[in-house]
Amino acid sequence: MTATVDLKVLDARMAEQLPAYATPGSAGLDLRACLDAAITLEPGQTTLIPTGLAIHIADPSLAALILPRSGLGHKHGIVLGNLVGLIDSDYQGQLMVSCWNRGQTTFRIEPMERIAQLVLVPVVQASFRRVDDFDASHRGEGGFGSTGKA
Ligand SMILES: O=c1ccn([C@H]2C[C@H](O)[C@@H](COP(=O)(O)OP(=O)(O)OP(=O)(O)O)O2)c(=O)[nH]1
Ligand SMILES: [Mg+2]
Repeated sequence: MTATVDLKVLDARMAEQLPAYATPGSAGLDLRACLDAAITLEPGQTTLIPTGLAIHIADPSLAALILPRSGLGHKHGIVLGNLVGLIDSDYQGQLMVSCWNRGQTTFRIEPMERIAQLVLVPVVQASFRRVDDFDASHRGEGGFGSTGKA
């Protein structure tokens, strides 16, 4: 599935390196740190990093998720302070990335470094029909390991 999304360049430096799919099969678009100077993130520290970009998805049947990059997360402990960022289809502000150093060593983020990735996803908006009882299902109310461990 493809979509055309309006994009505003809020910082002219970002125009050189707009988000793009790295390979034909990529799901994510890397987001870069729009910084004037490098910043250091101490172990346990979280900081909000601007991307210099805004998108307006507009279509309520779409949203975007900001996800960690696996290399940064696995090797350096650089993940997201909100674990996953959700970008609403009507959000028009700057895309911001909450960077959390969950590791044990100081990490330096350079200007323009790729810090996270953006994934467009389909969304279903529910309307709720209030009932007193559900139609019986196979699982019923079982959860949280009710089917066993192995
Ligand atoms: O990592 C993120 C998460 C969110 N946002 C922006 C887009 C999103 O549409 C908006 C609101 O996000 P969310 O609903 O998750 O935050 P909230 O704490 O509920 O704020 P609000 O009261 O503005 O909805 O903030 C980002 O730029 N980066
Ligand atoms: Mg909200």
